[in-house]
Amino acid sequence: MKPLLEIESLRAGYGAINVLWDVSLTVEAGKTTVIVGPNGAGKTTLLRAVMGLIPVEGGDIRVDGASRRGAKTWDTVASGIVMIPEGRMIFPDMTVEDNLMMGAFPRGCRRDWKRNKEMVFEMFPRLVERRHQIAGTLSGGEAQMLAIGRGLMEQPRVCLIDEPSLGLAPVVVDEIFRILGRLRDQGMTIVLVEQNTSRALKIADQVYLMQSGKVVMSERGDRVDLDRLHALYFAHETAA
Ligand SMILES: Nc1ncnc2c1ncn2[C@@H]1O[C@H](COP(=O)(O)OP(=O)(O)OP(=O)(O)O)[C@@H](O)[C@H]1O
Repeated sequence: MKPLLEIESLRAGYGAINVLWDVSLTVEAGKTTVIVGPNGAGKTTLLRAVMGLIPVEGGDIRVDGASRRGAKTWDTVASGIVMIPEGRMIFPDMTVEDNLMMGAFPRGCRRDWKRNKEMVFEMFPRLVERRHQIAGTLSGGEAQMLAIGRGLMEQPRVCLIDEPSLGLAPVVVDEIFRILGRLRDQGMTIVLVEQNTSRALKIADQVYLMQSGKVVMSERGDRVDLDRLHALYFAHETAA
């Protein structure tokens, strides 16, 4: 069976600035793939390229074995790939419920929106109490829950989640990772970019370490040698 998502020899960046050099990785259906690496390694850029938010200059992105290189973001979302971006990017002037409704549009999930909303509310009871609250007034943790919930409204096949624990208090980080673990147990395919390496490794089926726009380590989650990971992680800073 073909992997759900394959990235092969990907090259991408921002205009004249190339960031990703020959990046290859594989995302298996129902698994959690964790991408770690120091600041500026190109993790977010990789997710953006997969979503069609920046052009691909070389290599390929395949879903179920079929190339999606050059696909527009809207079509990528419609194919079942969603990104829950760093910084949440919720609509601050809309209510919690309206933010969720926006999530149901791109994949044409409007018909199922009530059912999906109840599923999100069941997962995040805190959002129920705040359903009519303006999203811009939510706490950081609640905003992250809303961002994840909005992504789930698409009934995605793959969730790309960028730095969900960024700037959150430890108790809220616990809650976010509990939810990610639950999604994983339910069979969701997750690609998680996370600075909190120790937490992310606990839910990882496969781990990729990126460094300066390249994959420098790939290992099964239960076989990661932490000393080697840390040595490679900090190699760049040490050399600098
Ligand atoms: N819009 C942009 N225009 C030009 N360069 C950019 C842009 N966005 C990011 N970059 C550069 O691309 C490189 C990779 O950035 P990226 O955000 O992908 O790294 P990252 O691994 O996600 O880092 P972090 O963990 O800090 O979020 C960095 O050198 C960054 O300055």
